[in-house]
Amino acid sequence: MRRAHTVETVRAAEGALMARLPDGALMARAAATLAVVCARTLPRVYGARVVLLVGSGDNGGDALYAGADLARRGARVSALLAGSKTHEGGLAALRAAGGRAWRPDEEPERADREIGAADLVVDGLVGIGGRGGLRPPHARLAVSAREAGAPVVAVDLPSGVDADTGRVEGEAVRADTTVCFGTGKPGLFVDPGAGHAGRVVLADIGLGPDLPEPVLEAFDDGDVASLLPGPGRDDDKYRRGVLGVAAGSEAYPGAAVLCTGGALRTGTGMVRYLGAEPVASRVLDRWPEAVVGRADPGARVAAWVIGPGRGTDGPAAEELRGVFASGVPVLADADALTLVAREEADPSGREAPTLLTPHAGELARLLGADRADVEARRLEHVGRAAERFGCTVLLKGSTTLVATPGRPVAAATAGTPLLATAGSGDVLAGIAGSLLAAGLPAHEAAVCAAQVHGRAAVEARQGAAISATDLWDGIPRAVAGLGEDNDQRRRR
Ligand SMILES: NC(=O)C1=CN([C@@H]2O[C@H](COP(=O)(O)OP(=O)(O)OC[C@H]3O[C@@H](n4cnc5c(N)ncnc54)[C@H](OP(=O)(O)O)[C@@H]3O)[C@@H](O)[C@H]2O)[C@@H](O)CC1
Ligand SMILES: [K+]
Repeated sequence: MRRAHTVETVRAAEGALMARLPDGALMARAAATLAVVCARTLPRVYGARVVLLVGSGDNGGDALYAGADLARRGARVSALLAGSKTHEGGLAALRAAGGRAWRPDEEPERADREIGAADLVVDGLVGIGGRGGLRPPHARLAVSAREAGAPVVAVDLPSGVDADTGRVEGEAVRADTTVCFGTGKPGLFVDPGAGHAGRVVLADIGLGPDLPEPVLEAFDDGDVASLLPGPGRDDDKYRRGVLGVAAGSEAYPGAAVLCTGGALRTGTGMVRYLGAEPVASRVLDRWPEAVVGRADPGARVAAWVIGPGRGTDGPAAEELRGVFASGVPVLADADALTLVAREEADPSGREAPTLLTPHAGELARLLGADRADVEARRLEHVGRAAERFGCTVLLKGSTTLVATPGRPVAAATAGTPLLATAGSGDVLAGIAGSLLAAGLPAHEAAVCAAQVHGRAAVEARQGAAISATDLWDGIPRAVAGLGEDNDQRRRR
């Protein structure tokens, strides 16, 4: 699992380590790894046209030293010096290696042309010292890099992305690869920043022993594979967990069918669907293995999913209060979240695991915040909701975040725009509910479900557009494929 730390903690760890090392040693380590990644990005280093975008600080210094390395190997390296000053040692090293350097603010069109003709663009405009939206000429360079066809390697983080929050104000570099030093930065795993980072490569520069607990952990397939409960030899349906599903209504019967399917395909022992007769019949028609009955918050189940398509009227509120009063894990989604936001039911006193699964709009309502603020500062808001309700909160989005009081926030890395389709959240609720019923703690159930959900969307139709019912077929394939590494996956 990849860990991420705030700028403040990175600076403290860097200070402690630098005190024990000769001057320039850390930057030399950083630049050496950066040069290796850049070289691998090029079909051939000799003769390749490499453009370095260089800002005022050490981020630009890293780019210059890596550029010098590539120039010594025969690349034609040009540094565009955009900052108010330039890292002197890095610039001298580049020039000594035969690289050129000039100021793009004096000849912006020439800069656009050079970037357009590059085989590789290295973004060293700003790193963890960046503040606010990119200023000119940095902003213009970020746009030309995006419009150029060449791959972009970002140094430490894509310039214009806020390291701590993932916030992007105005223009930002869009990288194919980000080489980040010492530890991940939260903004690489939280949207909108995550969408700018491309593949994240961690360069170990020896910061580890000086770093405290991370603020964020990014889970990938392998991490999730090791957490998922597989069926054991001695399992029976009760041991694998009976999930109570209180979803769907006469107005929205589909939610019941989608959620039940999500749970069954994840491998839940049994789904007990509890709801009105016409809806229960629809569930049985599609899933004859489900057991159905009338709504009953006292039903004997190992965990509950409640809310999708259920309605927000008086009986729905009463049912939610009854389910919250049970001593078993509960996942509350959709209409159940509306009822919580209206203070008609409150999960905060529960002792059993509780998982809320809002999208940004629902989270805004739960916190009385503005939706745009939630979208811009997802990490902060998901953490705030977890504290406010004293439980685990999964914030849906192209990168899904999971917060639990007292733990680092988890990011699931398998998000995909394919999931932006009606009913996809109902299937997610079924997947996560199934994992809760199998005994996973809420935090792990949530992050595993998000990762499986993302993979299922891609597996379902080999990356083509899906509708929510396609996810059912994708889930078992996603679970089976989680243990494979990326190379195996690509070969398939
Ligand atoms: N930590 C580690 O362990 C290691 C760190 N290392 C590296 O150091 C990097 C951090 O270096 P850093 O502190 O010099 O800051 P950095 O981001 O290069 O530049 C900040 C300068 O940019 C400017 N500027 C700011 N905002 C701006 C904006 N919106 N738009 C335009 N310009 C803006 C502003 O300067 P100004 O132009 O205003 O004078 C400011 O002073 C780090 O990311 C990593 O790459 C590795 O070498 C070794 C190990
Ligand atoms: K950068």
